[in-house]
Amino acid sequence: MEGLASFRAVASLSSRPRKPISASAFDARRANSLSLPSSSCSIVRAQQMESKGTPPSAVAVEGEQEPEKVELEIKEWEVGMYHNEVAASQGIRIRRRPPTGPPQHYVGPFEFRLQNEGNTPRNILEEIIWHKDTQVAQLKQRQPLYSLKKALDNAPPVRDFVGALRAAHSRTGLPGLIAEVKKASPSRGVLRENFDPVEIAQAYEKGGAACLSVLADEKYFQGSYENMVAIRNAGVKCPLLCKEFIIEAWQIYYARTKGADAILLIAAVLPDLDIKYMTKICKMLGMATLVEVHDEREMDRVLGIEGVEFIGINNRNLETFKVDTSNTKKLLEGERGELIRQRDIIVVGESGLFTPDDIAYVQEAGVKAVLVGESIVKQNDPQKGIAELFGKDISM
Ligand SMILES: O=C(O)c1ccccc1NCC(=O)[C@H](O)[C@H](O)COP(=O)(O)O
Repeated sequence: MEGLASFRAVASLSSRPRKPISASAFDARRANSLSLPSSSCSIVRAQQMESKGTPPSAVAVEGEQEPEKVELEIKEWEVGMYHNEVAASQGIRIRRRPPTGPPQHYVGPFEFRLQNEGNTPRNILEEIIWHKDTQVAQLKQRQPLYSLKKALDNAPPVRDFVGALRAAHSRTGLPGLIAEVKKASPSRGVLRENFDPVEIAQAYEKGGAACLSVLADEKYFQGSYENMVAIRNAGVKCPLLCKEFIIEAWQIYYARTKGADAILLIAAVLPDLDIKYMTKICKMLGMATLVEVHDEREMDRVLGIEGVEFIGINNRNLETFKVDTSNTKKLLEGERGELIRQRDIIVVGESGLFTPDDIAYVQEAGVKAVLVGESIVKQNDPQKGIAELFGKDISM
């Protein structure tokens, strides 16, 4: 309990009296953000404290701010720090956004802000996650979880995402295609100027795509939830993956209300317990969860998480953008591949697939599905683009 004790000590530095924050309030808050029973949050917290036990050395104390606000900021900062500690212990390098920038370090009579000690994202993925954090906090204020849950009743029915991929694979003998409706990306800029998401989705469906992936992020990918709604409303039958950077369970409910059949969880961003409980929430909602990994460590973590049945191997390193299709092969070799086959886990080869040889290469490595964006979205006729990618018409 060293962390909490230190928090109380630090809180007492404030010029005005403030109420101590109880452990149960702390747990309830975390539970609310994840929609978990507060007992699971106690596990998180216990894990977090156990993993390091080092409290923040000092915290900002802004004399002029409302004590409640300062208290909340300190608490949020602490939650973020614990999250980062657990994440780091699992090899996750992507940190959560500090709510008010880095802590000011108290050094006797002086306070100073240490530059580059946590207040600047270290890579594009971290930047996206920090932006998402702010965006989700705002969206949640507008539409809290209880009202989202009510909206679920009006959501269109869930379709079987993994079933559609399996069916396509047995029908064609080739990996089932998840075709990505993607206007732009941080690594490649704008991929298609003349971008009509519904037209593209319809062309993909005609071309034999089993499922679609629809970018929801606006800032970095020029996507939107409206695109997903429009595609469903236009009568496209392919199940939809909401391609979003999920950091909170709230986003899963939101995606479902917009017609998503599946969501993506990125192992480079989310600790194991988050993946486990978010997977449970998806199951409860009837949705599929594609858990994305990039290296052996992430694959081993994910294979150890109960309930994971659908794994994506991204050939693009999301921190450096380097694309290497041999990543798929590497992660499916030996015991890992054996375990995946035994458990009948569907693996998706993601990113950097441009030719029939690329498709054959990842299929040989063991994938039963592929996720493709750039190479088909850039074609004037994306339907034809699919036939060129596979070296044959896969719509029959
Ligand atoms: O594509 C990016 O630049 C990117 C940057 C940061 C995070 C995620 C990013 N892409 C998401 C994807 O993994 C791809 O959209 C998807 O696998 C399709 O890849 P591609 O066929 O190479 O367009």
